[in-house]
Amino acid sequence: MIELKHITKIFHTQKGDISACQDVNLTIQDGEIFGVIGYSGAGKSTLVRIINQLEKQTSGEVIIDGEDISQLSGERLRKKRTKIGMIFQHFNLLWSRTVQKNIELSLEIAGVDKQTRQQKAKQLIELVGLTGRENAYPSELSGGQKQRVGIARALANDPHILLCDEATSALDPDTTEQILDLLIQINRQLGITIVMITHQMEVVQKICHRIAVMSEGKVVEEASVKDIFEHPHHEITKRFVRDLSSKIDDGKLNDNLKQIYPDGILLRLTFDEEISRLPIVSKVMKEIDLDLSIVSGNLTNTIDSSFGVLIVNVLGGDKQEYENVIQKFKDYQVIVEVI
Ligand SMILES: Nc1ncnc2c1ncn2[C@@H]1O[C@H](COP(=O)(O)OP(=O)(O)OP(=O)(O)O)[C@@H](O)[C@H]1O
Repeated sequence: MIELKHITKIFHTQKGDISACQDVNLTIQDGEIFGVIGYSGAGKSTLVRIINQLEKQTSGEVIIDGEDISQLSGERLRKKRTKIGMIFQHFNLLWSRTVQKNIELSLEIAGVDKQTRQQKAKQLIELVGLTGRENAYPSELSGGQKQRVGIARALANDPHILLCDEATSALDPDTTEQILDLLIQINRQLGITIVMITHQMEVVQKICHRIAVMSEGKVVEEASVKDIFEHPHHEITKRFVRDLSSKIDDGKLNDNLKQIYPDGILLRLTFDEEISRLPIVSKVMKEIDLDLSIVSGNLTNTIDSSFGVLIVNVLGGDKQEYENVIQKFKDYQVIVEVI
């Protein structure tokens, strides 16, 4: 378990003090894939670097498996760090070393003998899907393959925790999907806790169990991915959710929708997986004799659930009838928003 308690980080610069993290409190459970999302400058990278003590916090505690690692130094800190792997946006590979040799590097540093190193590297190459590319140099690999090397290298010392700092930000959407699938496989197969730092909502939606949203050094919201999507509270979180649900939820587009559908009311219905299988729309419309047209809809899959958003235009009623429609949807546990 990773416990961050009252973490504050102040950078003292010539232009003044920068508060990169302000009283951050987070608990990340073993085996969890935990996302930290925020826009540029929110303090995500600083926070993740504090977890493995690449960066020292100004105050607060970093407790990993019950031990305050900010109190450790020298050999004890180095040993603890070997159990925390890290991957980076730009891979940080050694260009003069082959795939195999890049993966073996941390084992070499740890003084592991040649045969064990080669055996371990072989297993990891297989795990990340690079069999056959052992002797290639980083310059001969695609971005996705480079990140696979980065992942294999990060796993060489059998870490309990894998920190991913914008690990897919330099990759195209298809490659991002493949790397995220690999991280899910690693989490399930090896039981490794994964902390994902990202500014991409599609990343946390696909892979994370829970997320924290950061803004200006603070955690402004923390919840399961499903809750974040269904009930975003903070304005920043709403922006992230809107960005992903993209066009149909965009404020301007909502205004456009009202122009396109000037009559009746426009409703945004959010429903979870179970409800999506029930014929709720037809039931509600049978109970109330009004017309309904579907404007748009989508279903979003998270790692452990799904939820849907449907925008409908209800027509031909008066104020009271529209209120009845809204109430009936709510009675079926649908979240209703009038656009
Ligand atoms: N070594 C440093 N010295 C001075 N200021 C720093 C340093 N590292 C980060 N900062 C500042 O701390 C704040 C948080 O930066 P951080 O890199 O943690 O944010 P981020 O959310 O990861 O953003 P990005 O994705 O752009 O890196 C920013 O204002 C940044 O300029």
